[in-house]
Amino acid sequence: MNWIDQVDENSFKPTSITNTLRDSKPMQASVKHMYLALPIYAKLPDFLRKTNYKSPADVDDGPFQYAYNVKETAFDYWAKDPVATDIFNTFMSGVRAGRKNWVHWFPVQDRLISGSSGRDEDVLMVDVGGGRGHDLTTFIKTFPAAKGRYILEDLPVVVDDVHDRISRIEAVKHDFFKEQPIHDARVYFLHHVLHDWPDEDVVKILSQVTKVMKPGYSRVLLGENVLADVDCHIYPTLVDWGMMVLHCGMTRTVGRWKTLCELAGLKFIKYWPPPGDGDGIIEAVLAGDDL
Ligand SMILES: C[S@@+](CC[C@H](N)C(=O)[O-])C[C@H]1O[C@@H](n2cnc3c(N)ncnc32)[C@H](O)[C@@H]1O
Repeated sequence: MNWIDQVDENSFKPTSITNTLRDSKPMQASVKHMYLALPIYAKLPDFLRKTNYKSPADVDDGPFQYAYNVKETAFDYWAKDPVATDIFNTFMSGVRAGRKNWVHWFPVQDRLISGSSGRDEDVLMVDVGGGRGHDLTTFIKTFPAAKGRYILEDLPVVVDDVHDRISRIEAVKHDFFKEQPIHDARVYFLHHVLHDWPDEDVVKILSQVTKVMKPGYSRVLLGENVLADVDCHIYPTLVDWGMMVLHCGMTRTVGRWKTLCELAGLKFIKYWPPPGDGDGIIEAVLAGDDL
């Protein structure tokens, strides 16, 4: 397994694997997060037998609730426990490590900044369910001259857990099933968010955004691990299992994203694949926009 090196008969030393586990907070959080998921996988065969092998879609009564014997979503369950909240948020800051951040390969200047109002008082980007704001932070550092406001939205427990937010980011406590408070932003961004939910909830969440978008101006960007129609890479399929057991969610194909966008009142523009594996970007505008 290469977890320890034997130096001599009685002494051992850590390897690069154990050193990484010791020194990297996101790596430690990943292991702890996987540990939270293990009991669910253990009981999954039982759950699927009882539910006649249907794809789970009831977020209050899925594999997570069955394994933990609760009636709340994983997010609500973790929200009651500061340690679990910290583990999850740290894990989310680490999942993008080793991959190029989307702002470095998506044509941000061309698709987002160029057509924006260029006014300081207008909102350039809302990061819906943005966690600790790592995407907004990277965006701002990469495009410091872009004008406009940046809004980070998440559940109260997550917003309260953000300790090192840079000053240009305004944090708003918001439940994305409720009315979206920020109107007419240039970009509404949802990264690793919708794969946590079954189709019906995806449409509800997106519809709250659609209602406040400015015609001919606002865009929606979805950062998602997209499943290829054939010969799928192993990574999004593993994420697919993880999302199913934890949240009754899933990873989806481009075709399925197109359908969900349309159901929420959006026009699918394009899927931008990432370089290598990892999450790509789905770009959409309001249905009826001439783009
Ligand atoms: C998988 S994380 C993604 C976080 C961040 N966008 C990222 O890419 O790291 C999903 C986020 O959705 C948030 N969330 C879950 N339910 C929510 C709700 N009802 N309203 C707002 N945010 C919610 C969680 O707190 C979490 O931060």
